[in-house]
Amino acid sequence: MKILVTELMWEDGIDELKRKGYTVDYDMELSRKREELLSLLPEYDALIVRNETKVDTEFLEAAKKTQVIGRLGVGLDNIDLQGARERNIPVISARNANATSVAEYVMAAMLDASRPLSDADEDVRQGNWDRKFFTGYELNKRTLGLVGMGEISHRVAKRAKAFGMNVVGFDPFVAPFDHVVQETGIRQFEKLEDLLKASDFISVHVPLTKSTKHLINRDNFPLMKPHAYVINSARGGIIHEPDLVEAVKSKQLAGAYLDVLEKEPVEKDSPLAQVKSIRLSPHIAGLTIEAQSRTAMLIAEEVDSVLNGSQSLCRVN
Ligand SMILES: NC(=O)c1ccc[n+]([C@@H]2O[C@H](COP(=O)([O-])OP(=O)(O)OC[C@H]3O[C@@H](n4cnc5c(N)ncnc54)[C@H](O)[C@@H]3O)[C@@H](O)[C@H]2O)c1
Ligand SMILES: O=C(O)[C@H](O)CS(=O)(=O)O
Repeated sequence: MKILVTELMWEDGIDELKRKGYTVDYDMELSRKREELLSLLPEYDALIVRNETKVDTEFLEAAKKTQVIGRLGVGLDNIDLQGARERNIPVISARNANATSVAEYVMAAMLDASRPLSDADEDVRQGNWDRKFFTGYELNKRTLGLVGMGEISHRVAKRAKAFGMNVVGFDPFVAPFDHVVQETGIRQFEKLEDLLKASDFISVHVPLTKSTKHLINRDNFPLMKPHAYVINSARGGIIHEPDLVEAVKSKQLAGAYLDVLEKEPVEKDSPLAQVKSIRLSPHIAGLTIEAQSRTAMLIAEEVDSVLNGSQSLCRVN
């Protein structure tokens, strides 16, 4: 049977599929060559994608032989789940495989804000020795607000607590007896506004859906503390970017760490890139060698289970 991989997949997952006897065609740039991709789809029994491949009606129509779609990650906003279900194509996600890595990225962002070592290094190399300017602050006793209280927030909360932070959360779909609340002692707010007012750092961990699109916008930046930072490692489009730029410029908050953008890669003359305290990274929060290996192996095993007729544990539709 034939499997097509359209984006970055760690080698061990590909090797595992080959070891099981599949023919694997791998082109990590294929998601950017739409016409070629569409023409190839009818040949394949399984398709493995990441976040850039648009799995829409046109894609699903072309995938005539496809029995399963593997998603090398968690966010599903690029996939028409219902369309796949209607065509009886299970979609498999790598749930939790990169959650620890994203949690560590959030800690890195907060530490970068409180102890800006790279900036200090740059300054020292320019011949300066400004100890007062680079005086940091402690994360201990600061408040971290988590928007969304799912698997990533769970891991962020545990790490932030170990730093002595107060952790608060907002998630209308999580009950007080949920394991995330029970295991971490997150104080849960009923209103997003209350979380924004209370937090020194606000970290976003919700999926991109109709209800979360532009959830953070010009109406709620004024509620934030002037020294607060917003961290978005979830999806571009959850924070309204032009509003964020205005809010940072007018000092309604101190800055932001954005790992994900509404349009990726960042546009050359994007206003986001003009503001120094908006720190950008190229969608790497979940990209560590451990997470990529786990993700690839999980998807390889799950895609194989569907193709060989056994039960899949990670089906999302
Ligand atoms: N940057 C990266 O590399 C990277 C890596 C992994 C995941 N992600 C993104 O992070 C997102 C979250 O991942 P997760 O594993 O924590 O997902 P999850 O499903 O475990 O948690 C998401 C939480 O958001 C909550 N939620 C949904 N709508 C909400 C709303 N309107 N207000 C408040 N809460 C709401 C849900 O109830 C759920 O508890 C993913 O959907 C993905 O887009 C990014
Ligand atoms: O949704 C995810 O898991 C992340 O955003 C990483 S990736 O899979 O989209 O690259």
